[in-house]
Amino acid sequence: MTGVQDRTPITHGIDIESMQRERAGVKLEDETIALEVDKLDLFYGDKKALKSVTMKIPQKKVTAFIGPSGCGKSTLLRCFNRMNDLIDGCHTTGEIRLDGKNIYDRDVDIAMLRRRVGMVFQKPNPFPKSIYENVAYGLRLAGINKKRILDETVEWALKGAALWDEAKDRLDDSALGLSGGQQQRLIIARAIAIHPDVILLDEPCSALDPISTLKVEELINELKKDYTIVIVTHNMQQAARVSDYTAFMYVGDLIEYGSTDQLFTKPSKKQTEDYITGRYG
Ligand SMILES: Nc1ncnc2c1ncn2[C@@H]1O[C@H](COP(=O)(O)OP(=O)(O)OP(=O)(O)O)[C@@H](O)[C@H]1O
Repeated sequence: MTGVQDRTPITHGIDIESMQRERAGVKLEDETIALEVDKLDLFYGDKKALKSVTMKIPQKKVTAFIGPSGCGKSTLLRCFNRMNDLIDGCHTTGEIRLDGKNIYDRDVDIAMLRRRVGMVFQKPNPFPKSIYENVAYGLRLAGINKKRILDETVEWALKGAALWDEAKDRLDDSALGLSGGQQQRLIIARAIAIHPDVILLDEPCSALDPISTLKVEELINELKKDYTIVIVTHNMQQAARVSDYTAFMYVGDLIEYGSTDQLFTKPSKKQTEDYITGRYG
């Protein structure tokens, strides 16, 4: 049993001091809100995987979802661009509002929603096309075929994804020839090329080596200047390094949600404390 007195220091190798200096005093109440989740339940058939989740995702900040395997992190992430709609027998109740509009309303254009809310998966999934065509893909889909616009956007997106220097001399080469870390940055370039508002990252570094992971983390830090980022990660150090806000989930419940500094240093729930100190999970 752990009490407040015998609490193990929660460090996990995280440089808490510099983390706190950088993000001192962030407060959800002061943020502009990008996405508002309101009493969201999600069922896979009869099984309830999300239980009345209510939370606000701040604009142009990084929000991380952590929690043990199967707690519903990816399920919740996938709700933000209705990827779960593709799963048979899956249904939701409650609302998710993007700029005040419930994305589950009948009149929502899902293709448009997915342009505004882009997604990057665990395993990089480039198309078997050139680097250039991978980035230009979403633009072409949107009917943009002017070479000058495509060239400019591809360059801009690759720069934004910190891949331009490595890719500029091989734009016509197959994207499949890039390393895993480069491929993941290419996928991020593909996502930002269509100017989304929100980028969802589902374990974006789990297939990457430590150096590529660091590059993607640095990139996330840059991207939050322009985009709202939501990231699912198993790695608590990563959540502590890259996120401003952290949500801890457990078996479909949102247990605790607040500033990353507060959650990792002074969790208010014992369940959160047990998880971040490695007592279960
Ligand atoms: N397509 C599906 N059909 C049925 N059940 C599913 C489906 N996807 C997920 N689940 C169930 O929903 C629950 C939440 O799963 P989810 O993948 O969201 O958890 P997670 O926290 O992201 O887990 P992990 O960290 O292992 O990826 C689990 O019990 C899982 O088995």
